[in-house]
Amino acid sequence: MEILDDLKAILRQLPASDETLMSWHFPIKENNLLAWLHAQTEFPQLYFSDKDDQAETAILGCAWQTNSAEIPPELKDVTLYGGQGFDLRSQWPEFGHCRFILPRLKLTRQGKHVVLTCYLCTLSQDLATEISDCLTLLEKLQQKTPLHWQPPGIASRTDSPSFEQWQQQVNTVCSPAFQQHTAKVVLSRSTELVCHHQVDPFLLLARWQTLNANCFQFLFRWHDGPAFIGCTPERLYLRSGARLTTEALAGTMARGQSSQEDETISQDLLHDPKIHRENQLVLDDILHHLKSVSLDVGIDKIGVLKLNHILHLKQRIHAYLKPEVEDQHLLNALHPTPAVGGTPRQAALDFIAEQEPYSRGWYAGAIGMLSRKQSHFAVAIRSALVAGNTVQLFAGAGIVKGSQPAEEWQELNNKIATVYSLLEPTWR
Ligand SMILES: C=C(O[C@H]1C=CC=C(C(=O)O)[C@@H]1O)C(=O)O
Ligand SMILES: [Mg+2]
Repeated sequence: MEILDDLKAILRQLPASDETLMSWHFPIKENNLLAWLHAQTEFPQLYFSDKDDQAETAILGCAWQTNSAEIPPELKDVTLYGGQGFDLRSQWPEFGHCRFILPRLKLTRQGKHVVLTCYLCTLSQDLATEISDCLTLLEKLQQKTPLHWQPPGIASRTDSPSFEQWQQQVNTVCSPAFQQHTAKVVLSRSTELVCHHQVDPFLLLARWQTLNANCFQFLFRWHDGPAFIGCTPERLYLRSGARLTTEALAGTMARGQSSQEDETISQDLLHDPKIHRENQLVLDDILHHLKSVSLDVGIDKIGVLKLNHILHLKQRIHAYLKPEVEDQHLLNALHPTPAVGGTPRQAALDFIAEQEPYSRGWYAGAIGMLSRKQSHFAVAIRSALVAGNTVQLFAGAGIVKGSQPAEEWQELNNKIATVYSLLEPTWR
């Protein structure tokens, strides 16, 4: 690419400077950001695609990193990318609890326009080292190859918790004694699938995103190890200046065989008291937490979100934030919502930490991007950790008074159905 030669020439001739941050932007012709990232051999590798394919970002390498959702004053105009896990008690060591990076190289697509951006940042190391690291990365860039998915087939499946353990957990949460203090806990399951062949997380995500185009699609590969991928329907929040949009997304039914059947099921979803409660508890908790950070809050009419295999209840919430509120405050206030944690929050998180037999890590974490002007976070559900032949799928279900263990177990299966069907094509 001629542009890369231009960029290398700029870097080699760069005069000494006191600037903390330098960046160069080049419009480029690249029609497949995921395939471009897939070809690369350096790390970290991050990918985000907005709902409905409006915008995409592929990130390679890191110019600076931090373990909080705060932008230092020296970097005031940048966008940082990353996220934080579900909570402090349940971590994946390779991911850390919270990690945001300023990319070294970033490809962004808005509609048909793709821009390559390169950053140098002297907050952690001097300019000469930054230039040398950047040139090394540019030398190692690879040409992309087409993405071809072959279903690897599933050799074995291990659910954690087992159905028997799940039954016990659900029954405990639904018991009158527990309900007296904790109205909702979102219990979850890890399903470990060992496949017949190696699973390429990029190829899997590329297929998965075609089936759930109205979701946020993401990939995190911090180093040459497991990749965390997903197609999540849930927005944590979108902030544009002081305007915030968030949502209560909770309550699920499997889709029907026809649009007519979907319509009937949507009506059932809207009128089922247990499902309504599942959603209402999320709404109430978000409204409660927004109070301390907002000047004004409003809600839209409740509706139904249609995904590939399932339907959800969804209620959008708008807020106008107090002037001093920053993203770290918002994350602390909102995350984890009772769509993935429970309510009251601390009691639900304590129960999850005690009872769940695996580490949630970044499953149900807050992932996305932040800048002074705008920030956008999704909740990392409908997600998978991919390493070698193994795919670990995550799914949770909101347990409230009246939840039935077998129905909720089936709901977990419905939530992993889309990605499962890609791994095992004969699965029904
Ligand atoms: C926790 C998950 O889903 C949440 C989001 C939407 C609907 C949910 C439900 O109906 O239980 C869950 O609260 C998950 O998919 O892992
Ligand atoms: Mg549910």
